[in-house]
Amino acid sequence: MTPALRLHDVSARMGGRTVLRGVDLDVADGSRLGIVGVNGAGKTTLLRVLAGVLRPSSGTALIADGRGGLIDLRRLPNRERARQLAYVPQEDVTTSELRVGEMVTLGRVPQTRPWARGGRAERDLVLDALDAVGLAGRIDTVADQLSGGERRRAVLARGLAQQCPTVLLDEPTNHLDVAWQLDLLEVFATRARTLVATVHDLDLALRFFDRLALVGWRAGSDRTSEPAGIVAVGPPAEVLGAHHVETHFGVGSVQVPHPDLPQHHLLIHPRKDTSPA
Ligand SMILES: Nc1ncnc2c1ncn2[C@@H]1O[C@H](COP(=O)(O)OP(=O)(O)OP(=O)(O)O)[C@@H](O)[C@H]1O
Repeated sequence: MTPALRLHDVSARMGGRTVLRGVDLDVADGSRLGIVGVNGAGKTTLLRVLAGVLRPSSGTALIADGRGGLIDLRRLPNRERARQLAYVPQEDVTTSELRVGEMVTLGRVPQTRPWARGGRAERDLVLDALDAVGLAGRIDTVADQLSGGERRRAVLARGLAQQCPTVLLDEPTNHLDVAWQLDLLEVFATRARTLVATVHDLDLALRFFDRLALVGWRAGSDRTSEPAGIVAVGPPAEVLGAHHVETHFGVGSVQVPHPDLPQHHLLIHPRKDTSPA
């Protein structure tokens, strides 16, 4: 089956430095892919390449063309790309003076003809997206007056309003309380066909995604040397096996079954060699 997104031998540079090197990745159509790794490993860079926001310095980023083939993301005009995939970055500083409703309406721009906006249907869609993130009552609030978590939810609502089959979220759970962390990921998983998100919460990553891509450094190299890009990709329970977690996150871990629910949780603890005697 044609993947929703594919990276072929992709390298990417940030600030004059190669951050990703030789990355191959298929994001299966209809799947939930989580991207994990320590600070600075290259998760955001990987997501931006997948979203077509950052051009690879070499290699190709491809997206399904809807006819069983793949097309180079660089060949898609921006508006068409924004109809296919929604990308919600980690921080959004551009919309703070807009009202929440106006900010979410920006998500509709790629989906509507020029000068054909502002109708009843559009308002209903915006309200629906705000309702999904618990902010329907704040449609007229200036975005600046929202709390950090509310603002994050409003930015995510803009991504929902874009109504794209593929959604890429950079640390969507940042600033959110525990209930919203779970709820919002479920909202996106229900509404989007294919979901890719970076997350720091490894327990959430273990439970929520179909597959994980672990971004890190090659075994034996230090963090100032060659980047590795994706060092493991597969089922969450494998990618977050104790050996990988210790090697790439520097902590001990164990996966334990929930006493009542059919799911496993990841418990994190200091590495054995650093535990108090
Ligand atoms: N605008 C920039 N200019 C220069 N270097 C950058 C820039 N953005 C990121 N980098 C560097 O690229 C590398 C990868 O950054 P990236 O943001 O992809 O990491 P990350 O895994 O998402 O980190 P975090 O978990 O802290 O968000 C880091 O070493 C970072 O310092």
